[in-house]
Amino acid sequence: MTDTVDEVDLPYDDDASQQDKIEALEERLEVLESQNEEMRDKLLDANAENNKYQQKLERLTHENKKLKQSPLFVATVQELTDDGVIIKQHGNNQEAITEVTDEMRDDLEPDSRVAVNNSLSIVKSLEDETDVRARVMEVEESPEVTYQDIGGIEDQLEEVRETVEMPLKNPDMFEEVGIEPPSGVLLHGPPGTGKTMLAKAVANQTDATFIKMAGSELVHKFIGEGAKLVRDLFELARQHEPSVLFIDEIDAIAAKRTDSKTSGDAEVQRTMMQLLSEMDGFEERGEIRIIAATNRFDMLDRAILRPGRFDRLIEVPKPDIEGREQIFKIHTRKMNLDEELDFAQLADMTGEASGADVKAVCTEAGMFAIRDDRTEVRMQDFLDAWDKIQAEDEEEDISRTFA
Ligand SMILES: Nc1ncnc2c1ncn2[C@@H]1O[C@H](COP(=O)(O)OP(=O)(O)OP(=O)(O)O)[C@@H](O)[C@H]1O
Repeated sequence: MTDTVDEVDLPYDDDASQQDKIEALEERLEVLESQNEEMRDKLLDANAENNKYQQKLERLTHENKKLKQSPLFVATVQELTDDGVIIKQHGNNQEAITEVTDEMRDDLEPDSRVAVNNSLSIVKSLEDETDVRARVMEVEESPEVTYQDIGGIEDQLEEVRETVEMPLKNPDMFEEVGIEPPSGVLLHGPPGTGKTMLAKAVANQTDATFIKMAGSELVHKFIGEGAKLVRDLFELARQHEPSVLFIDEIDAIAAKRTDSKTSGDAEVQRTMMQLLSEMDGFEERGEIRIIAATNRFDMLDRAILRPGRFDRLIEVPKPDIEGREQIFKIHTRKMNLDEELDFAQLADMTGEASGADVKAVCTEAGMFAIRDDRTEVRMQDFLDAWDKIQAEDEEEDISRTFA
């Protein structure tokens, strides 16, 4: 192989006859030709092989791309063991053990979120939980709702101010008197009665950041991550001090324990335990106030109502006739109204309406005026609006009954 032309040693002795020299050279030529042939064959084979590998490489690159493009599932790393990484898939809570490259392993730690493919191999490690937070936690630096926007629930408003606003504005007073302010306030009552508004208004009044998280989203959309999200939620509240942490639909996390032992229940339990431990370990509460809300007070696990947790219960009922009148006045403040409008009659006729219903009537009345090409809203528009909303509610009730 390494022979170069200069190094070729001649296949005859110097003193050989001319004829012998020719024969020897011809013999050598023949050998070289056959060797050359052989090498050319090998080269062709190698080229063919190379082609084959090239195609394989292309196929694998394509496959790799496809794997990364096809929908991936989200999972959370549970543990890094010598046998592989234990992951738990979101949505179905399925646990699996999967192998990863050393580089990927360096990137992972328990609680990391990862994307996995159909065969549960980890394809990539996902960004921090900030995106998850953004999806479930609503953060408002200073909500616009004020106490003047809330009607018909003066006593409740007063109580919220006393238990949430005072400790935020005047923590020293509690210290001087020598009592602990209530740690959590639980607002309970029918939907649309102003519970969220109360929490927002108090955050506004105290210049606190309003952080909202819905219990149902926590346990249904992010199965497997509930406990972690609760931790994140409190962390977020600490970062934004002073803050009002509003947990809506707390019944989704803190429902009474049932006998069934489904994994969903276990997950909800874990989320609730995390919430309780965050509340219990909350020493310096001055700057963070916790308000929770529920429409299903009867369903709550009593553990959540123990002293030091949500120990101040405030019922927020549907407004009475005077309350409705006030709420009508609030929601029509910016409307161009006919002078004849009779608020007392509106309040009287909207018997079972919640604050949210009253607001809907006002908006709908405005729509009736617009349809009629008017800018002034009349009593008849409100009457039509109330009829329409009642009819819609009935339809909803019927479809719920038959659902
Ligand atoms: N007491 C009220 N005064 C004025 N407006 C109200 C009142 N209650 C409800 N509303 C109107 O209804 C909307 C919904 O109310 P809010 O979200 O505060 O109710 P909620 O009790 O938190 O309801 P849910 O239990 O369904 O979360 C408010 O944005 C507001 O426009």
